[in-house]
Amino acid sequence: MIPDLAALHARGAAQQPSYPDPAAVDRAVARLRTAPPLVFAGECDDLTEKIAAVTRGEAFLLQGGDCAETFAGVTADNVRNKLRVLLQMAVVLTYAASVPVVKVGRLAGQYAKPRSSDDETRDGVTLPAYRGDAVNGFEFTPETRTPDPQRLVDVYHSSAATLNLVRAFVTGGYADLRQVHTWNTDFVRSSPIGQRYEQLAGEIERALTFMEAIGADPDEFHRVDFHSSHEALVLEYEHALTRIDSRTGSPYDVSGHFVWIGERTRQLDGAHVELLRHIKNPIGVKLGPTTTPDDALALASRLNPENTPGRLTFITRFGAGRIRDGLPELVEKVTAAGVQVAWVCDPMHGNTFEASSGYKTRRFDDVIEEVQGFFDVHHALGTWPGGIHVELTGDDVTECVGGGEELAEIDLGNRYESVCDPRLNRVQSLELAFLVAAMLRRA
Ligand SMILES: O=C[C@H](O)[C@H](O)COP(=O)(O)O
Ligand SMILES: C=C(OP(=O)(O)O)C(=O)O
Ligand SMILES: [Mn+2]
Repeated sequence: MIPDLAALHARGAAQQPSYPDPAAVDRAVARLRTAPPLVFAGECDDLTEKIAAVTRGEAFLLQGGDCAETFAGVTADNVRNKLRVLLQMAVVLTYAASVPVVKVGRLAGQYAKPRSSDDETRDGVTLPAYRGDAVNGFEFTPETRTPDPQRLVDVYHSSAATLNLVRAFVTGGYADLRQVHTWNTDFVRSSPIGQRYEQLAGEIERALTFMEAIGADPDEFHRVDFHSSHEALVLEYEHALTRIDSRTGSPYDVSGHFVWIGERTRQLDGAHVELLRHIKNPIGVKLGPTTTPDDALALASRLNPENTPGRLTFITRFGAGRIRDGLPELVEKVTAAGVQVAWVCDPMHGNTFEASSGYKTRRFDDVIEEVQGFFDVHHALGTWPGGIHVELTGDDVTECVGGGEELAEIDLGNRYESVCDPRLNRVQSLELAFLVAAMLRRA
């Protein structure tokens, strides 16, 4: 039922590490095959149901987190900060637009990166490109850049630690809606957008007090649903964590609730489509500007032959300059064919450029313009703009330019911490949430 690993590799899988020691790969895979699941099949089914509501136009998906998580980043502060900004964004979207928000983190598994180039040259020295902590280390030395399969086992443990903390936060009181004010801390609170949030939090508090006064159960506000997601990239890892669910006899990839196929690995006959078509999790596919309507239709019929709502999400990432021209035909033809899909906008990956200082960056205005284009196209076609997929962090980093703080290219070096793509910082993320909430109200 599940294709074997060798058969997947025989398809010429794209973007895979070249491991120097096959025996070490076998040992890591064997270890992973015996490891307990990180998520349960029933939780994946719950998320499918929630994304089905997105597909029907009854909910909005907020998916966000680092471009690349790192092992060193698995600290209580870092995980809490990411969760906090996502909770703040979700509250803004839910309250300001009166739409249920499905919350999915790009976390607890987002450790493997596809790259444009196999190697990197610095000062005349060429080494393998950094492919995420799942594969090799960021440090520019031959030892660190050599792919090491033991890192896949480290991904498992880092994901388990992250997910454990996230589960504790979202069920243990931290995410209680009555805490809306306390999420607005430190540098954000004093920013104009933090002040705006403060006002909204005040309104929410009054509404909650009112509901309690009329007899609503305060436990209803105590916990939130939160799900994990990552790009299913390294076949050894995703295959080893694909298990048969004892309740249903169906295979699930238990490395995360939601997994997606990247723009560089979505070949119809490729290994990633082949593996993911066999699992029952809700899944996504990134669609870049070269995607034809026929490509999208073929992917939908291969990945979701029963056309189950919630199973498939198309995450478009066209770029601000191309979305208004490119997206309409895709949405029109997919819709006309009766395909059940949630449409989600990734306004990051089509908008990356290199600043003169050499830093990879993105303009906040391009991010907003792509989301606005996405909303406008869906509005014109009468389809539902189902969500956003963003690279962000809960910290005060300087990786994307623009936004209310008017970060300039000259500021990028102040606090550039991403090991791959530039992320929105916490203030920029909150600004995005308010702007998207306004777009949603109009939608
Ligand atoms: O996160 C996405 C990709 O891994 C990333 O954009 C690739 O970046 P590169 O073009 O620097 O390889
Ligand atoms: C690699 C990524 O995106 P894409 O596949 O869309 O380039 C990503 O989401 O980090
Ligand atoms: Mn990225």
